[in-house]
Amino acid sequence: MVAPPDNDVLWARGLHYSYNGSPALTGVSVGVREGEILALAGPRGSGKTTLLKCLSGQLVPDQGEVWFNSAPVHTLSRSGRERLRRERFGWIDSTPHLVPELTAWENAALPLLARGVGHRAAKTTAYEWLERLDVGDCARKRPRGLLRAQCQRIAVARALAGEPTVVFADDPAAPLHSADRAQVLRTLTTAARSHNITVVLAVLDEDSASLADRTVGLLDGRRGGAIPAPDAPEGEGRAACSVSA
Ligand SMILES: Nc1ncnc2c1ncn2[C@@H]1O[C@H](COP(=O)(O)OP(=O)(O)OP(=O)(O)O)[C@@H](O)[C@H]1O
Repeated sequence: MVAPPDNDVLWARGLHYSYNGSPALTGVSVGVREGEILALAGPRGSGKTTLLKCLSGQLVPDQGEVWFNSAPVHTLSRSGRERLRRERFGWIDSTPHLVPELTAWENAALPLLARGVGHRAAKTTAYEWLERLDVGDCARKRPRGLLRAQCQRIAVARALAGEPTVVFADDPAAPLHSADRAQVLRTLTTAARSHNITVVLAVLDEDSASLADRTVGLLDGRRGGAIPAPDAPEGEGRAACSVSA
């Protein structure tokens, strides 16, 4: 095994993954620097979700290596990978998947409670994140009484509340109208930047990738070449970061 570059918080080399013999990733390599917002852009079926799952330890690649903070993930036991996901990673899906029986703040507090944070502290933090994401007034409501855009903001709050090192976001704005979509993505990236949280964001189109620092294209399970992100306003974008091809 070759150790990854020191300044990459996540680093993957030569990832291959197949579902029952059908290839989804065929030799993808990528590095993500600390605090970077990296977009993975590609059409449906290009392998974005599979790559996010390999990077976050949900799937173990058939071949290749995944490293987090200079430690291998692909050789960890299932419980080691689950602990890593619980303690260091956040996940946002394209649909919110909130627990219907719980209120918004209870949903947002789940990662903290799962980590053993006390009820009162978890509640305070969950409320703070719901406020930051403009859904503070929903804190005591259950998901069935809320709009989809509100639920997705609560899911974003849940992913960020534990201040993870990396948030993986799988097309988090997909089910929303264009105005809500832009707002949810902007809220996610702004909150992540202000807390130095690294984000790996899967998106279908370049527009949704425009808030990222760098965009990597995927096509048919391979790197489809880097897609330059449009110039971000001052203070929003960051310098381009290293990519291992
Ligand atoms: N659970 C699964 N079982 C079998 N094949 C799968 C499974 N999940 C994904 N695939 C296949 O693997 C390939 C990559 O899928 P993946 O979901 O990673 O792509 P994607 O770019 O995230 O697509 P989308 O934007 O539609 O989510 C596709 O051909 C898909 O049909």
